[in-house]
Amino acid sequence: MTETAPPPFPVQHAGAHDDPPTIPLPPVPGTAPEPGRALSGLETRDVTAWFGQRKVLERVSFAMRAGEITALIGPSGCGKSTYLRILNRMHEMVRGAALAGEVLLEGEDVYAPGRRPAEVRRRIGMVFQRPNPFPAMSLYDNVVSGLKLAGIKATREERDHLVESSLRQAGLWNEVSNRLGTPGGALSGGQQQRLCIARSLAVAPEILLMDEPCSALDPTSTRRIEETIAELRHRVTIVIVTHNMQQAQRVSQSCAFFLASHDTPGRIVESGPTERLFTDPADQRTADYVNGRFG
Ligand SMILES: Nc1ncnc2c1ncn2[C@@H]1O[C@H](COP(=O)(O)OP(=O)(O)OP(=O)(O)O)[C@@H](O)[C@H]1O
Repeated sequence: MTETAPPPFPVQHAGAHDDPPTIPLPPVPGTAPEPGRALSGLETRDVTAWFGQRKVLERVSFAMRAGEITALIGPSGCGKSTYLRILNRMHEMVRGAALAGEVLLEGEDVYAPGRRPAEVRRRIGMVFQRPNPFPAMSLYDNVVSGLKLAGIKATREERDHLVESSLRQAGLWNEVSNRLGTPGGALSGGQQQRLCIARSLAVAPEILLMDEPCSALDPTSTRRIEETIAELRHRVTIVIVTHNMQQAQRVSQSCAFFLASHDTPGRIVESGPTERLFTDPADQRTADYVNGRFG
């Protein structure tokens, strides 16, 4: 526990925001950006985070480059998930959570006064550790479910197109195209996770955050998700938290190593191209971690 008190401007918890029912529409209810379209980058400046009085991250400044897959690695409890959730304003959904610093999406602070969390979360989507499709809802409705939440109106034809393109991008179309009416809960774990990816892609996010997306999956499903992630790189900027060092090496171009101790909040010890971090780390702690000597 650190002694510095949180700022007098804690992030408001969920419910404090009175979001209007709709947000501005993206240009066309379509899919994630087509290859060749400019991709967005994300940057944090001096991000410090608290849960109550406890500071869990300190002055994290880091840029996640457009069109890259960035892996966040580090031992359990060092603040990777908290950092990820700060990026799309999910941290503030925890009562007592507080935050200082800036998160810049294409240079604009997502925490600027007047910016709506729902709009930020549409542009910065998230896939969680455990696949969480709506189990009783059809595959089709699962994919389009985010549209309603985001206030995006689409015709039936547009929705049909969206469902197919999102499922194709998530690498699931060939397996489910002839049974779109079956419930989400009827799929295997790996398929459910790809359904969740398709659901996230349907609202055309610029950034996709993934919090250990394979940790609940078997090796074959993990491979399949990794292939999907690699294919998505040209359409959406991806930030992935993983405990799996091989996975970080296989999928990411850039990497950040987080570390905390019982009396020190989480910080980035070292970041850079993934290959360099794994083969020629500058910091001994990075070398120890990536070689499995702790964590
Ligand atoms: N909702 C919460 N309330 C209070 N403390 C929390 C909460 N969520 C996380 N923490 C604390 O914040 C610190 C960072 O947690 P976080 O989950 O971000 O770490 P992590 O690196 O993602 O860990 P793991 O790899 O185990 O998922 C930990 O000490 C954790 O106990």
